[in-house]
Amino acid sequence: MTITADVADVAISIDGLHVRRGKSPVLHGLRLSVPRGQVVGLLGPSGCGKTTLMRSIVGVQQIESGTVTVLGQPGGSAGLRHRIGYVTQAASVYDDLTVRQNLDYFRRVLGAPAGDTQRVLEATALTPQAERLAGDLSGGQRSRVSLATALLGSPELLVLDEPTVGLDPVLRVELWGMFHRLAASGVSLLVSSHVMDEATRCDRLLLMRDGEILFDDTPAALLASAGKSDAEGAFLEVITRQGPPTPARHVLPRKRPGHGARREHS
Ligand SMILES: Nc1ncnc2c1ncn2[C@@H]1O[C@H](COP(=O)(O)OP(=O)(O)OP(=O)(O)O)[C@@H](O)[C@H]1O
Repeated sequence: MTITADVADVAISIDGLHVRRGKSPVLHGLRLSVPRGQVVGLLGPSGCGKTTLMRSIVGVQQIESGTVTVLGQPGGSAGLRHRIGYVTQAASVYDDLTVRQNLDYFRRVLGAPAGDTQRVLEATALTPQAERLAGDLSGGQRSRVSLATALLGSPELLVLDEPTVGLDPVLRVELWGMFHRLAASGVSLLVSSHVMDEATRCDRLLLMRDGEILFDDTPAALLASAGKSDAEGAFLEVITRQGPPTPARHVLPRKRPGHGARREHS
């Protein structure tokens, strides 16, 4: 495969990524690749480093060392700002504005076309709530407003941190359907979850534990390699085979001054 083809096919490429949060090493020389136009699940137990990895990808996390390449550019580049949609775990909406006003506000900030507000309202099934104050919505509805803001401007890459937490099963299924429609239109999605049954909804899986990627392949390959019929059992099997974390991964990497310094919003 040529380098040009690599850049065209790969949404995120990470090599040797070391990150500390506070005084603790969190990511330990992580390496991964996320293909374009697919829904890639990032799954792992609470505290394993999923959010830290996502923050490194969108460029709001100071990294110790390693390279992060996103849509062919160094992670955190100014040129990536309008090409990535990032949804954090905490819904980022103004409670004293209606859903439509929230979306219109963020649409103007982004310079996205006027029709975008209605487009994302429909994509997230929020049209019935469009004139309601965001502060009066349920947790799941507020999360969807946050997701809708991330869809404004039609970003090429969506990084979604646990977007289905707090949603009822019907809504979760609808959202996964939307993720796949977006992927079919060429958008790349990285979606984190610690709900293992969501693993089988992804085109590809990254299983993470203790700051390392344990598995990177399709859900079918995970079940086959672990010899299990369910994703949770397969994940536990992968962890068992891996054994306990090695002491070496807790040794701080040597800092390389000036390499990949980014803003830290801890
Ligand atoms: N601001 C911070 N300062 C210091 N340590 C932090 C900070 N934020 C997170 N950590 C630590 O970094 C590690 C990874 O946290 P992270 O939020 O990336 O995990 P996660 O897999 O996303 O967890 P969850 O599924 O619960 O959201 C944890 O041990 C956490 O305690």
